[in-house]
Amino acid sequence: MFRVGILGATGAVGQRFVQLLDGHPDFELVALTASEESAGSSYRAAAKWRVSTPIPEDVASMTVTATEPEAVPDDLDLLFSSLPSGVAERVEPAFLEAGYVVSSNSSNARLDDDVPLVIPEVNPDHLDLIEVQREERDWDGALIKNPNCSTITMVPALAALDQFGIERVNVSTLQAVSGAGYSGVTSMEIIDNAIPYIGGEEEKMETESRKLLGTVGDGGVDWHEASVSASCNRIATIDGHLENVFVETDADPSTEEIAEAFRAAASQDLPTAPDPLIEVFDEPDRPQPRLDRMVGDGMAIAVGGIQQNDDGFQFNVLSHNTIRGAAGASVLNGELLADRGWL
Ligand SMILES: NC(=O)C1=CN([C@@H]2O[C@H](COP(=O)(O)OP(=O)(O)OC[C@H]3O[C@@H](n4cnc5c(N)ncnc54)[C@H](OP(=O)(O)O)[C@@H]3O)[C@@H](O)[C@H]2O)C=CC1
Ligand SMILES: N[C@@H](CC(=O)OP(=O)(O)O)C(=O)O
Repeated sequence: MFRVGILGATGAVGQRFVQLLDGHPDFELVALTASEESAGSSYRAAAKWRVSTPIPEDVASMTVTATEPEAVPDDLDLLFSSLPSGVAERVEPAFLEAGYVVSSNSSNARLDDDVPLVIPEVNPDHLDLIEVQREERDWDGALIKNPNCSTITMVPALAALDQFGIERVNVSTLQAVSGAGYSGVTSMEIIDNAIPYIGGEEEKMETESRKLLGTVGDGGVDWHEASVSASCNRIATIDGHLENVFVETDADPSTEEIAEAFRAAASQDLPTAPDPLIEVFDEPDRPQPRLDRMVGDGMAIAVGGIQQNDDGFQFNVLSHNTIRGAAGASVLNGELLADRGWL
């Protein structure tokens, strides 16, 4: 078993980590950190548990520590990070300098040249950047990031289609409120409403997707050359980001060839990797957030509505934003690190 900890364990994503790590075959959860206000309390007292499964009893009685290297055991194999990005930007480097390996969900440093931004089924080879990172920075540890939740929903589908030569992508999102955190959007703002703006989200989708689909070059990633334009919207669903994707490719695939490319998308042989990676729906009104966000235990990508249009083709795609889009993504990256011998 690998000994693991969670930075920011009491938060919305931190609680998902605790849920997903409960009974994990390879990871034993032994350290939980949060802010100074929570440090010294039991996890049960510090975390307002809001996940639908019961709080794991062994974790509930653990003591939360401050988020600093001196406060966690020095024999940890891996740390998961779900800190606010401003805090992570300041705190993660201290853990890396102290030699910890960090699989982080926070948005800071995702575009840094020497930081692997990874979806295991899409670009596992980007882990090679850890060598570059260790050469260039004063770190004995290693930092790996998972992408933004809207990006991670769309990119596995795009990766499956790149055999046709992707030239342009336009995407419009319908994002669940959990993406903004428990108190991110008030009920008065979102009930009977939709908000056509999520700060920074469009730029994240436009940049992170091109890095993920790029190839490792000399000291960094040569980003994919496709142009990507995004429009991001918040709607009144709890979990599950649904996206309408319009793609122009060099080749002109039929809808059957597109569906076959999705079905053939390779899974990974890792404990929480879904198989199949992409679930294809033939019904024209699927996928839907309430019905389909738990495909593959919340780790798979659901697609439907494949049709050709004047410029190319379009489809709808959905994933669970706090499982595949956040904690589940970091855990899967941790499993990849273990599998490739980085722990
Ligand atoms: N990809 C995705 O879909 C999503 C990503 N995220 C990202 O994940 C991260 C966490 O989000 P979320 O769980 O919603 O946030 P929360 O606010 O719910 O939790 C934040 C966590 O960080 C801790 N924390 C806050 N400030 C400090 C500090 N100064 N020092 C140490 N610890 C601190 C909190 O501890 P305490 O309880 O003591 O305050 C808590 O454990 C963010 O970067 C967010 O952007 C979030 C949601 C979805
Ligand atoms: N912005 C996303 C969630 C999020 O926090 O993304 P990121 O991991 O890029 O910070 C949403 O609101 O749905």
